Amino acid sequence: MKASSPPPYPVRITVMGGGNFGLALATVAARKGIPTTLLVRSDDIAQSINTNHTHPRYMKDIVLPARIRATSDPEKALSDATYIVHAVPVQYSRAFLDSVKEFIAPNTPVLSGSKGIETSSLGFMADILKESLGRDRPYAFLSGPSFAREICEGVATAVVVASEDLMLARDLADLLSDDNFRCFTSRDVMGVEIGGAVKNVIALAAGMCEGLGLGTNAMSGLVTRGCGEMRRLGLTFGARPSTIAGLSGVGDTFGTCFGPLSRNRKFGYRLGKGETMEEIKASSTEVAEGVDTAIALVNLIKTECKGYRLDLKFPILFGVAAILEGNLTPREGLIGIMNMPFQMENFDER
Ligand SMILES: NC(=O)C1=CN([C@@H]2O[C@H](COP(=O)(O)OP(=O)(O)OC[C@H]3O[C@@H](n4cnc5c(N)ncnc54)[C@H](O)[C@@H]3O)[C@@H](O)[C@H]2O)C=CC1
Ligand SMILES: O=C(CO)COP(=O)(O)O
Repeated sequence: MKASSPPPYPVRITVMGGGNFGLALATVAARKGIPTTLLVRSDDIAQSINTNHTHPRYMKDIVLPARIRATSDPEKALSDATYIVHAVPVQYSRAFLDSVKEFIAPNTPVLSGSKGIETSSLGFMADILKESLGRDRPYAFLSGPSFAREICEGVATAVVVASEDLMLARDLADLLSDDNFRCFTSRDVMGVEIGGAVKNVIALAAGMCEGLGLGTNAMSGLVTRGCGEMRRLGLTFGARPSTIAGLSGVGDTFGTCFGPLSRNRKFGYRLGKGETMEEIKASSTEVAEGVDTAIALVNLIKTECKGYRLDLKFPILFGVAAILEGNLTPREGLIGIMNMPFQMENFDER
């Protein structure tokens, strides 16, 4: 199938989650000529999308493809979907899935675009989905540098679709790719999920670095060392180093740390400038997944990684969590990292 042609067989896609990324993934599907339903949380939002083709709250200036039909009725949205796309923030996912699972047929494949770790269970999206919707269902995970706004504007974007079922990953890549949206495939679900979770925490640190007024040397050092922590964690969990070096790992870290659109980077920038967590949260309407994921990551590392002084193996991840918990200021975090005991640069040992 040519990248831009619609599938030669009948397919219906339902996207769960009418935030920025749900809108973007629905746009990708609709542009391929696929009948696309967006499950949103209220009738007002559905009505706005169906009549004006705009979301009243997210990316208000973007005109969505008319082929997207929105509804707040989960039964209508989910019962006849060929594929379901999940784009609900990680911390809300379990409760959301519990509320809609009765309408999802047993074998319908689910593609997740959410990135992060659940604070209560320390599980990734693969764990949450399997525990909520069943272990035997086919699952896939889309990740990589893919800001929702740029996708909606039709700017060239490359992502990876990972699944234990490589045929499913290939089918989804074929289905969603077009001239401006290119999907690569992978079997390394764990590697892709680790990259998506860790890069948001590195982006918080990158934002702080900028907010503190540091320069290019500091930013480059931070992002490189952050990618090293991602690689070290990936190796512990059996991820492939090439996945960490790929689109969902280093690629998305670059995009999120250096891109002006990142909510995580902006959140970190405001912390670096001296605003409090409460002030930032009170004035944010969008999710910065890295905030909860940073705390979950440190707890996961303490549970799963062996050895003494894990904070010296993962100083950026531990430092960001300590700042978010109010135990350090961003400047104290910086001083702590600059005064760490001398060590080898090599990240290959665990
Ligand atoms: N925005 C982006 O450019 C990208 C986002 N992602 C990921 O996609 C996932 C979704 O993020 P966004 O769409 O950006 O979020 P968003 O901040 O744009 O929207 C928040 C979403 O959460 C829903 N929500 C809020 N409170 C809720 C609750 N209590 N229960 C259930 N749902 C609730 C809202 O209805 C909305 O759909 C995240 O994991 C994010 O990391 C991935 C790639 C790009
Ligand atoms: O994951 C993203 C881009 O790939 C979006 O990052 P932010 O959530 O920081 O905006």
